[in-house]
Amino acid sequence: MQPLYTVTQIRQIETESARRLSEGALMQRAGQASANAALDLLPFATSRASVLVLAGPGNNGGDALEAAAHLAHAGAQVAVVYFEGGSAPERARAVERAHASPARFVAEDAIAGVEWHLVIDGLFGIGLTRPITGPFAALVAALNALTCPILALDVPSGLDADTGCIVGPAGCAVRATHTLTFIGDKPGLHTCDGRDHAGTVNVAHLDIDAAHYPAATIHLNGVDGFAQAAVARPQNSHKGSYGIVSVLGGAPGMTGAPILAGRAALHAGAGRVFLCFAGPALQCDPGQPELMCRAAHGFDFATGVTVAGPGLGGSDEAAHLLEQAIASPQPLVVDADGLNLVAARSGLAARLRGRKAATLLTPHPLEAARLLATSIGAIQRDRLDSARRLAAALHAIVVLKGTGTVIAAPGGAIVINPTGNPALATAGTGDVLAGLCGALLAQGWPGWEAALGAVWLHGMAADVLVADGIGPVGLTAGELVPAIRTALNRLVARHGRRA
Ligand SMILES: NC(=O)C1=CN([C@@H]2O[C@H](COP(=O)(O)OP(=O)(O)OC[C@H]3O[C@@H](n4cnc5c(N)ncnc54)[C@H](O)[C@@H]3O)[C@@H](O)[C@H]2O)[C@@H](O)CC1
Ligand SMILES: Nc1ncnc2c1ncn2[C@@H]1O[C@H](COP(=O)(O)OP(=O)(O)O)[C@@H](O)[C@H]1O
Ligand SMILES: [K+]
Repeated sequence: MQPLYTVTQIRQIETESARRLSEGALMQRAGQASANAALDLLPFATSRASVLVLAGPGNNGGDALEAAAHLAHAGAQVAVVYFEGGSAPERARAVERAHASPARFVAEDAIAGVEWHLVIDGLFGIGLTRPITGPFAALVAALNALTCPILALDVPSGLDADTGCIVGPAGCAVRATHTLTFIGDKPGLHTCDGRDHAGTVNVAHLDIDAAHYPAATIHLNGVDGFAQAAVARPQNSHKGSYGIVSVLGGAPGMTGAPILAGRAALHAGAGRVFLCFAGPALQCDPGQPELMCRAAHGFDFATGVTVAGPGLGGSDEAAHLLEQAIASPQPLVVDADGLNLVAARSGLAARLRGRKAATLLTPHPLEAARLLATSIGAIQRDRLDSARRLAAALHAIVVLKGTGTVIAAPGGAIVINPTGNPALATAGTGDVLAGLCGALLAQGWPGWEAALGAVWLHGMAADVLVADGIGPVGLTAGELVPAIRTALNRLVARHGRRA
């Protein structure tokens, strides 16, 4: 999995490696890499391309000036909007090089009325310390109104590279189509506002020796993080080989949620799936008669994996049933109303913390806010920290949903998921995810791999459907289910080890 580094870590890597390099080497490498990335984005002969370069007051501006000089020497029509600022010697040399090149230095008002083929955003990088306001904000608004590609250097200006939030209050950020990020990839490019502002992310390592990189605790989710848990099915196997998933939910009037979770569990390979209704039990699901419908009252949750919460409601009876599911020595997924019950009743949280088997919690930001007794805004201001705190507090693997889903382990490991898209912003997709988690656990996947695999497959299924025109508008949660089955079968065919 691709490592992600915090700003503090990047600064340390930069300091350590710079000690062993000639002064300014990193900025020159960053500038060269930026110019190469820019050339790749130009639509036709370099000499006919109009490139606008914004060079801010810090070293991010230095990178942009280096790039401007390279592009101008390569023959592009380069205009630089330049801001006086920092006195770093390498930046001063970048200013000289840009002045000595054919690039033109222009005033901000020269941006209007030109058909730019590419904009390079070197206004601010990881040194942004306060919200972008005033004339800089007007400039960001002007850039965001352009239709040409925008290449952000290191970080889209205005975005917090650690959290993925626009630095606020009342700040703004460049909406880039591409980001070339330096030294290492950064979490904020992949979650919260990050995906909308960074566009396609590439990393320029600037030839820094691997020895200068610390062990990463944050990664981008990828197949290598969980594929080792996939097992090819032996011929000599039967339904008992693939586990049981019991979905606990379905308070009166809320039968759809457990049905979606159960159908997902079935299509993701669970050997047997029970729907356990807290309210009046359905006789069967006529659309999916393979699901076995039971009353939750009196059901033995110790026989398999439980997915507790879809449409469970908040009654005392629901809490009692959840307590029984938590007491099971088998793996457990808690979602939706299950999480709301844990937030509302401290006794349930204490029991959850005491569990020995794998426990996965799948909150969306509001459910996470309830669990941490805070607001959605506070959760979203630092999604990584919120997920990490929840995992530590409840001794469970936490899947904090939403764009750039954050998966956190109680030990502190964090993974951000890159698959998925806004087609998933529709009712019931969370129930499908919970069922998928349950199915992987029932087939013997360890908790951490099950969480990573489920979130990745769920997002990938949505990405494939959107590529086929089924979404982003109007995808239904039920349509995800067969697409997840296909994605999982491809994964098993490619990576499944022999049992
Ligand atoms: N120092 C080095 O050797 C290297 C630096 N690199 C580049 O340097 C960047 C970091 O450089 P800096 O630390 O100089 O920081 P930045 O260039 O990101 O920005 C800092 C400057 O912006 C000003 N500033 C911050 N917030 C502002 C706001 N809201 N409104 C107006 N001004 C504001 C600060 O006073 C300072 O002058 C990285 O993102 C990367 O692009 C890379 O080239 C790698 C090598
Ligand atoms: N804009 C988005 N981009 C990517 N994934 C999204 C987006 N919106 C929602 N999702 C995903 O869709 C699912 C929604 O889950 P949830 O909010 O619990 O829905 P429900 O309760 O209706 O089932 C989560 O997996 C979430 O990460
Ligand atoms: K930038």
